[in-house]
Amino acid sequence: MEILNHDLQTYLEAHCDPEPEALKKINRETYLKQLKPNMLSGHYQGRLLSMLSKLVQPKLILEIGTFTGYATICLAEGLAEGGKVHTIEVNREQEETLKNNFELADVQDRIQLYIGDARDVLFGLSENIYDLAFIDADKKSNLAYFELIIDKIRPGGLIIIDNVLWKGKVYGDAKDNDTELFRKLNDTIAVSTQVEKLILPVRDGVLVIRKK
Ligand SMILES: C[S@@+](CC[C@H](N)C(=O)[O-])C[C@H]1O[C@@H](n2cnc3c(N)ncnc32)[C@H](O)[C@@H]1O
Repeated sequence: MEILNHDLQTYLEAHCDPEPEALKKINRETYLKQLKPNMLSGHYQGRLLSMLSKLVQPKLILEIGTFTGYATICLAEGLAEGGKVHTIEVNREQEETLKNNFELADVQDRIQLYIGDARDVLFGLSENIYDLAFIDADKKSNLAYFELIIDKIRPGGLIIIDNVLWKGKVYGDAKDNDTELFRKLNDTIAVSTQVEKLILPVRDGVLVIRKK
């Protein structure tokens, strides 16, 4: 999935760090075995997530929407010593794949997988304070997830939300429900005084939010 033109995307991938071997394998296997493989963050966006995580050096990361664990592993690269990623996936069928992928990348001790609907799981995690969160699950709930977790992010911590340019539809004249939901999300966050924000035109649009 590319929001940028293909030649630019290829150039960017050739001029960032290479995809680590385990992630390259997970990327390939995801495209071979999963129904919607382009849900995976992929090489360039994965390096962005890794870079942001390394800059924050989080002790605790929250991810909503694990899929095959690609972004989870990228985010785990920046964890502080002894840090953990809490990641939530509703689809129980991914559990075995995720176990294998986390072992392949040797991050199994740094990742706590929760299987269940994010709203239910988040309720049980409400005591935690996170340094970084990545929202990448059911797109209609993005704003609800943001509102649920903003008080659980430490000042200076990041929330990253994927797909916010929605294939470029948010700035066109599309009127469908999903596009309107993304417009509402982006408009709400744009005027929030609680956070600093920047949409990066990476892939389908990555919104980086820093809590003041
Ligand atoms: C876009 S994929 C995640 C991709 C992954 N973050 C990555 O970048 O490689 C979205 C995932 O969210 C999961 N999901 C959808 N609705 C959910 C919910 N309510 N709670 C938890 N997970 C959900 C889907 O099953 C799917 O695996």
